[in-house]
Amino acid sequence: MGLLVDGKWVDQWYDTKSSGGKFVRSASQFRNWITPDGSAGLSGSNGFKAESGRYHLYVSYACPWAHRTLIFRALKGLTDHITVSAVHPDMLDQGWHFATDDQGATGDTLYGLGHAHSIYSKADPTYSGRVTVPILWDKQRETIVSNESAEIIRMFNSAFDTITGNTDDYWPETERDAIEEVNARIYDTLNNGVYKSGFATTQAAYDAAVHPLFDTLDWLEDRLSQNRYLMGDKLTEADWRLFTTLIRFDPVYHLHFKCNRNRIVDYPNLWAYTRELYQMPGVAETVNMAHIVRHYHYSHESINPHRIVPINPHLDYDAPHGRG
Ligand SMILES: N[C@@H](CCC(=O)N[C@@H](CS)C(=O)NCC(=O)O)C(=O)O
Repeated sequence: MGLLVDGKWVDQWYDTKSSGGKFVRSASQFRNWITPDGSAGLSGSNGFKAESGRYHLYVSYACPWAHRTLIFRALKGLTDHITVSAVHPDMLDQGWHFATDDQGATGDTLYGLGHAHSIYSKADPTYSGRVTVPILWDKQRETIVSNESAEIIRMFNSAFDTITGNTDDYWPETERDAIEEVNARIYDTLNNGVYKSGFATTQAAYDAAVHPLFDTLDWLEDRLSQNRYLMGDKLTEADWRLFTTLIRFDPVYHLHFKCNRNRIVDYPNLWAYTRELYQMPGVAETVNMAHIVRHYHYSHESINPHRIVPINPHLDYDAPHGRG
């Protein structure tokens, strides 16, 4: 694993020394928005009009951030309008790569490139920073629109509505402040909290991450005992952002990232809620459990130096959820 420096690949693991053993996630750098008419969005420049067939997603099925974008592509009827390439689950010294010798790994179906870092240097030959997925690519301008999943799902939520006729709204205007508040806690302590626990290189950094993580799961269990979804009766982006962490928790985070006070199956409401979301139309097809389990255990040499991929608990995501 590594990063690009002035367009050149440098093999280097996360630097936790300068932050007292803490894992600090860097900010995404491509921040343009697709809009219905191509005008500028909340950040970045204009010129990215919603058009069928123009955009492409590079994803990893293992990655919870990329997973959000696949879910929104499915929920919003965008599968015929936005194409996808999926990387190989193993992220090794050259970062994400496009080998096809694993079921579900498609290769780079646009350019036949070998590595995701080549997509970044194609967009910007002087790019410096991490090479992350998801990448939302514009085939027309041959550049990256966005590499920030939180913003990509908001574009997908509405920019293509006149093309698809799908007006389902997971980011309703009147709920935005309330959604933001819930997202902030879940992002910091849970979506990113599992990484902060798992990648911590001091006991203090681990302790500082893992306790707030379980406080949040306890809080969510209580909230979901009184509400069907996080914001009440209406399913919103907050639920989908939570879902991609919940579905990885028992098979990966519990053991690999040492988040082992409880499992999701130990929480009746969280576990039933995870199954309900999994069973919504189009969602199960976005979950590739083999890539999820393989990626983390095989790729993170500093945590799992022998790259042994453990047997998995059997979890029945199709069991009746009984909610509602
Ligand atoms: N802020 C980004 C984070 C994406 C991200 O960190 N993806 C991980 C995979 S789960 C990645 O590609 N990591 C490679 C690296 O950090 O070098 C987003 O949400 O889109």
